[in-house]
Amino acid sequence: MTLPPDVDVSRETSDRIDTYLALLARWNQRINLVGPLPVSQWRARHVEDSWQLLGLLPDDELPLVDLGSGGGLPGLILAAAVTRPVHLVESDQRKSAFLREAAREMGMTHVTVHAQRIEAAALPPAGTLTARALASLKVLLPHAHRLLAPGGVAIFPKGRNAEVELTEAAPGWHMSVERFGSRTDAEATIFRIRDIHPV
Ligand SMILES: C[S@@+](CC[C@H](N)C(=O)[O-])C[C@H]1O[C@@H](n2cnc3c(N)ncnc32)[C@H](O)[C@@H]1O
Repeated sequence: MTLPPDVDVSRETSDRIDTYLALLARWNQRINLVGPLPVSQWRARHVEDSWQLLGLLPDDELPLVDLGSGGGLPGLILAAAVTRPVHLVESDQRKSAFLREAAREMGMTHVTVHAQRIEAAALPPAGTLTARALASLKVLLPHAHRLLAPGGVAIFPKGRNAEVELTEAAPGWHMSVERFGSRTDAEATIFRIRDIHPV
């Protein structure tokens, strides 16, 4: 399926993204937050990659939980455009410190950072669960089953092995899967999954 068109960006959101990128450039000199891409490509490859998920979010105000947020992708970027509570889970203490400072500098009081392992974090039932470059679907599905509120959706961007991952993870689970092409990576697939239950 084709992703819904990008939503319009408010001035406030655009300012928040600029603040994020400036902070990222500072912090990334000390800790590796977003990998080896040149700074000039961050907006196109990292921000846009996260931003395109906005159109897949349910139209509600239930919490969005982002697992393994790292440098804030996609959690902080999505938080810049929504008012629902956003919970970022990141076990690396230095990355969590960055996420806290970035949320503060971006003026986002609706963001909570959990500097913990996913398994240990006290999280509210999620209307939306996201995870990018964290783990295989086999690992993510049990988290999604445990963390999603009834009717909630899991949004997992995946690389070129997306279908293989899905085939390996599917036995033992009932779920409803939608697939979307990525606008930033021709080989990637974005899964939106709901109704995840053990069979
Ligand atoms: C490869 S990075 C991806 C970061 C970000 N989502 C992105 O797309 O750039 C995975 C992140 O998940 C964190 N992580 C891995 N296992 C975790 C766990 N069990 N609980 C919380 N964070 C975890 C790591 O510290 C790391 O920052």
